[in-house]
Formats: sequence, C-alpha cells, structure tokens
Amino acid sequence: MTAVTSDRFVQIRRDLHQIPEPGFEEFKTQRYLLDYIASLPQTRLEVRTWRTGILVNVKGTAPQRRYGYRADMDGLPIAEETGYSFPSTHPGFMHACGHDLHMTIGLGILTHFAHHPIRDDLTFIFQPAEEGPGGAEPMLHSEELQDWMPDEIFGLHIAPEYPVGTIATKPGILFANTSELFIDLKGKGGHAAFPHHANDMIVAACQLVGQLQTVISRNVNPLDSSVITIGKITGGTKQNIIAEKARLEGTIRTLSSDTMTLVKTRIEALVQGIEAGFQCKAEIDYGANYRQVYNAHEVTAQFMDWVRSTNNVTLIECTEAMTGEDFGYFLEKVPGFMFWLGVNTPYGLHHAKIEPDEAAIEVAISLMTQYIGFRASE
Ligand SMILES: CC(=O)N[C@@H](CCC[C@H](N)C(=O)O)C(=O)O
Repeated sequence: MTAVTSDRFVQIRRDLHQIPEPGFEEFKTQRYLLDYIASLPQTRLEVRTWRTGILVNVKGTAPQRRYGYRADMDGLPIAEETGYSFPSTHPGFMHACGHDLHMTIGLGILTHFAHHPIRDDLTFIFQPAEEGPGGAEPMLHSEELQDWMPDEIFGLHIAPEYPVGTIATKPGILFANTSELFIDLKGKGGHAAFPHHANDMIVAACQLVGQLQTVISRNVNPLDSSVITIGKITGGTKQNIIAEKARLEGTIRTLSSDTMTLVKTRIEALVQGIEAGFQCKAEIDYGANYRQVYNAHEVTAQFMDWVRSTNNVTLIECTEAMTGEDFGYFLEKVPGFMFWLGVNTPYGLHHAKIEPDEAAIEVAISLMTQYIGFRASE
C-alpha cells in the first residue's frame, strides 16, 4: 500500500471515530460506509443493506468458493478522554472497542478487491450492534445474506496489548460464551431515619453484588475460567430517602455452555435468597447471549502456517480470552477464524483513553488482502 493510500484509510478511521453510534442506531456510520462504497469501481460490486448493516458482494471472475469478511460497526456509551484532535462528536459515545478500525480495515480490503478482481466471490459484512443487543445472529438469518453466505469467514479484533505488526490467534475457542445480566430489585422506600419501616434496596443490591462473586469462587471449578462482572448499579433518588428500587447490570462469561447453565442456576438461587432475606421482589433478565468464538481447527491452522511463512507479521499463538463477540454466531455456522490485531496502546478495550496505533490499519489490510488473494487462487 502506498503512503497516500494509507493516509486515506487513516482519515477514514478518524472520520468514523467521530461518529460512534449505539447498536442498531448506526445511521450516520451506515451512510458514511455506503457513500465510500459507492465511490469504488462498481463493475463487480453489489450492495444490500440490512437494518443499519451493509452487505457487499464482490463477484469473482470464475468463482469456485465464497469467502466472507466481517467488521462490526457500533460504538460504546463511554465519554471519550483521549487527547485526539478528532474526538467523538457524539457526547457520551466513543469507539472504545476499535470498531472504527475494524470498519476501516474492512473498507480497505474491499477497496483492494474492487480494483483487483479475483477468482472467487467475496461477501463483506458490516454488522451493527456487536456490543449489544447483538446484530450477528439476526443478520445471519436475514434474507439479504442467504445467497451471499460465505463458505469460510474471517474477522479480527484490535488488541491493545500486542505491538503493531503482531497478530494472535489459536484454533478452537478464542472468546467466551457471554450472557448479559440485569437484576431489578423492588422493596419498600421510606425515610432515611426509619429503616425499620422500609426494605432498603441499596443494602440488598450491595449484598447481592458480594454474593454473586461467590458463584465464581465457590461454585465453579477453579480450573474452568468464568467471570461475573457487575458494571452498573442504579438505585435510589436522594441521600436521605431509603431506596425502593435498585438495578444491577452486568455480564457473565464462561468457556462452556454447561458452566453458563451452572452460573445462572446459582445466580437465581442467590437472588431468591435476597428476596427472602430482604422481603423484596426480584426479576432477572439475561438480555443478549453470545456464542463462544470458536475458530475452525483446519482453516485456522492453515492461516497460521501461511502467516508464519509470509514473515510479514509476527504471529503469537495465544490463549483464549473472556471477551465476548457475536462473531461466534457466524463461526458456529460457517468455518473460519477471528484473530487479535496488535494496536499497542496502554489503555485497554472499553477504556475512555484508548488510542490504538493507526499503523495497524495498513498491517491488517495488507495481511488480509494477501491472505484472501492466496485462498481465492488455490
Ligand atoms: C470484544 C468485546 O469487548 N466484546 C464485548 C461483547 C459484549 C457482549 C454483551 N453485550 C455482554 O456484555 O455480555 C465484551 O464485553 O466482551
């Protein structure tokens, strides 16, 4: 890629960074991507939209197979604290999980194949709502995708901890099963000075948060990694009013569906205990569930061998992580893989100060155009 081309994709990433939108509300993002795609040579392209997502078919010259590339589109409800000269223009929202880079890389690979026809067909999938409530599963079943369903599919996720020029992956499980977790507690409000006339849901919520941590430490086999994180607590109205209601919002991560069932059973038992102990009502909602990201053994091993042999990037065979990704739904239906792309930044995913190194964009575009080109001419 020339410096001019590279500058162009850095600019695209910056443009996308400025317009982060929540899941299924990626209207400006979709418009931006559609306008860019319309600027490419159209001879071999067909474009469809699905809700706020986009599908692009790149027609091969003599197709034998179809390869898929997927990028996610949504931002997160985080108030940006980077030092960027191109910060989010949507207050309280930020691309803090790298989806601005993911989309840019997808456009970069698409640009290459719009200009350089190859034998096989390609499907580019720009997917909304990865952070929730989950766009992959409904998109996978959408009418729009059926006749462009790939035989193999690829995707990546930025990794703050790895240097630029490094990727990491493994055959088999890469990311965990996830389930969102919402617990609503309803007791009896009252005057702060008369707690004996009320059922205080702030105290109940605090007890429950502590008890939930015992599910992982006391019920799950210590050798079987799992996580419960409560990321948000709301409740009460004023410092001298006992809270009638409280709400916990969190996520569960496990490496097997059996452990997910165990964790949910234990959460339900603890919540029943809180109901009895605090004479309150509780409701649990599991929100969106994502399948584990499971990299197909043969395809992934072949990709890893290919990366090692090209010597352009450093490949690390990593362990699984407790992150979630609804790309797992694609990989459940279509063999393929996801890999981590090193972007070398001290702040982690979902952090308000994350500043991925933009040099990784060119690394990924170059790697995946070469790999798809190689696969489509085998
Ligand atoms: C890569 C990444 O950070 N993905 C998210 C996926 C969220 C799934 C769902 N909304 C949940 O919170 O369980 C992650 O938090 O791992």
